[in-house]
Amino acid sequence: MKTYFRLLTFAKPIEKYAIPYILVTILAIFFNTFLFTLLGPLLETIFTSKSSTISLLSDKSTDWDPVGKFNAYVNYTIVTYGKEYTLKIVCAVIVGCVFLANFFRYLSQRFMEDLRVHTLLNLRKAVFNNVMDLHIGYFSNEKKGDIISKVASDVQVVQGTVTSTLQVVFKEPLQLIFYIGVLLSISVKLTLFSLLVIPVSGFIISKIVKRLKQQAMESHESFAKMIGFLDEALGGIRIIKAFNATERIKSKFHNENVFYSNLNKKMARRQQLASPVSQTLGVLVVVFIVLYGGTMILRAQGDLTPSKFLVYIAMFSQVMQPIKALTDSFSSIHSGIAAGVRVLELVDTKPEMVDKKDAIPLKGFNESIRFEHVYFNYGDREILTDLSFTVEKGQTVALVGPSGGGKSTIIDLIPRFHDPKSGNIFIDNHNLKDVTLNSIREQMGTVNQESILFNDSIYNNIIFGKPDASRDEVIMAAKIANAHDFIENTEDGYETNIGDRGGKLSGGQKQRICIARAVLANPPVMLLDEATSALDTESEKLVQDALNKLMENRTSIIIAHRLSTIQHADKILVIENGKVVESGNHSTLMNNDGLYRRLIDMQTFTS
Ligand SMILES: Nc1ncnc2c1ncn2[C@@H]1O[C@H](COP(=O)(O)OP(=O)(O)OP(=O)(O)O)[C@@H](O)[C@H]1O
Repeated sequence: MKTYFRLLTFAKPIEKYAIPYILVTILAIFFNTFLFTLLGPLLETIFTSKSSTISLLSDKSTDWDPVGKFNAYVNYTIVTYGKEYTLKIVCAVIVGCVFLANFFRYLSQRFMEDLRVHTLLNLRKAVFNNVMDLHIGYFSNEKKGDIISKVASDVQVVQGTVTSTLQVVFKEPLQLIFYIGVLLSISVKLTLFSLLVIPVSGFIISKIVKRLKQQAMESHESFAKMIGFLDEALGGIRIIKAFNATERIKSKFHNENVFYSNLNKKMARRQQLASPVSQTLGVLVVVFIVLYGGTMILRAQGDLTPSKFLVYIAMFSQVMQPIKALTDSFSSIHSGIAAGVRVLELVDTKPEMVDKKDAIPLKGFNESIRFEHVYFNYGDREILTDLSFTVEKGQTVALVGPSGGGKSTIIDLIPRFHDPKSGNIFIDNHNLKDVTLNSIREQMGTVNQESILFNDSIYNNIIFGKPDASRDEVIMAAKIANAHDFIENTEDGYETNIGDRGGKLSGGQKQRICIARAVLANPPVMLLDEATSALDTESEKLVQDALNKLMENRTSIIIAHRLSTIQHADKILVIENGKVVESGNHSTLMNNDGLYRRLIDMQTFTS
């Protein structure tokens, strides 16, 4: 229930939709109920033989009783103008009622639809915004498929059940109260007895749907797994095919698919059981009413006339509608609540990296970036140990060392993707934790080892670095990045779509687009994870040249895999097992005859 109300907070301002909804719903229900009570006068008009015997409900005509008033009016018209004329009047009123009941019902559905769409919009926005604000570390721990299915599918399930339950919760009890009011006015005894069906069927149904909640949770998790498989399979389709693993992947997906389908089958069976149970109970009660009421009429006991009795049965058959709607929605709400729990879990995940209350914005970069006794862990594993170094403004500092030593982790700490476990990082003598995240990241540009591009045009991928740049600036950046010529040769030039993750471009082309993006952003600090080793000689030369231009007149921290490219770096830090084991420029390190020299010798030997 808590989850349900929490989900409803996304409907704010709910009163904007709920108040008009309730008003028109009351009107729709009033006309709908009135319609059934008109059956009485209609039957009386047609079937009673003498005008004088007409005695319908006229005695109940008080100021607050429109039905009674109408019946009194019918009696009066029959006596004054005759039956045929009265029949026409009653039929005209029926048509009017049908029209009004449906008109208000239509309006109520419109208001409810607005509320539903509005809630869904807010919920989806809240989930997506929160996901975007989460820290990088969250994404390496959580499965991507799970996040996608929460945003895409679970939110939809919430709409399908939670908001439609809202409609049921507002409308059906109200309708039920109106019907029961009229039923009570016809026969208190019959009504009290027949209404016993509500708690009885409620009890049976609650037993049936008890297990649904857990099954619904399992079902959403299973769906998320399938989305995860799909995402991975699409991303890795080349490798899957190259390793002839298609059948293995198919069967992995199939197993999950079967599990999911079976679970849904079981859930649907349970859900569907609720409706026949309540309907059967309802029919049993109607049979009882026919037996009991019919006997009363046959024996001429009480004041139940045949026409009143028919109205009663017609009305009672309608009582089952709201009861059925209520039981249906209570049996399906579990799925919505389970989906809601998953969605809220994501909304409630707090980003670990947030600005301090009194964080100040960093105004430019003027002096240095300094690591002081920095330690960093992934879980329990220490990755960086007592790391201290300084990068002065304008310097090019290279990080080299064996794979897994912690170079990328060091680079990730600078834009504050992670915080150190202990120790501090300073930028211009401000602790990174004391300045705003946005202002830190404004000072930095990144070119990654794997070129991260979006499925969009080349132009839009470059301008991502500076959304307000002019076309000339974009072209200039592409020229500096040695990308302009190849872009001009593509089918649509700068408007060419580069496919998913830039799949339609070569590795070198992708890198040059990434470099152009960074050039355009023109930040004072550049963080580079060099990946030229994967390129052929010519492409590598173009990329290397573009990188050199990118680093010109800038402070750069570069992870170098090709050691030949960093011989002119101002400082080289050799990182092994999370520690700086050597530092200095190329010639000092060569003279040291340590790890750097060995790495250089190894690369020279290999090449
Ligand atoms: N998200 C993560 N969760 C747990 N461990 C991680 C995570 N990312 C990296 N590691 C571990 O941290 C260590 C350092 O990784 P890092 O990527 O910083 O090394 P690197 O020196 O950049 O390696 P390479 O040169 O191969 O890119 C590795 O042992 C790696 O297994």
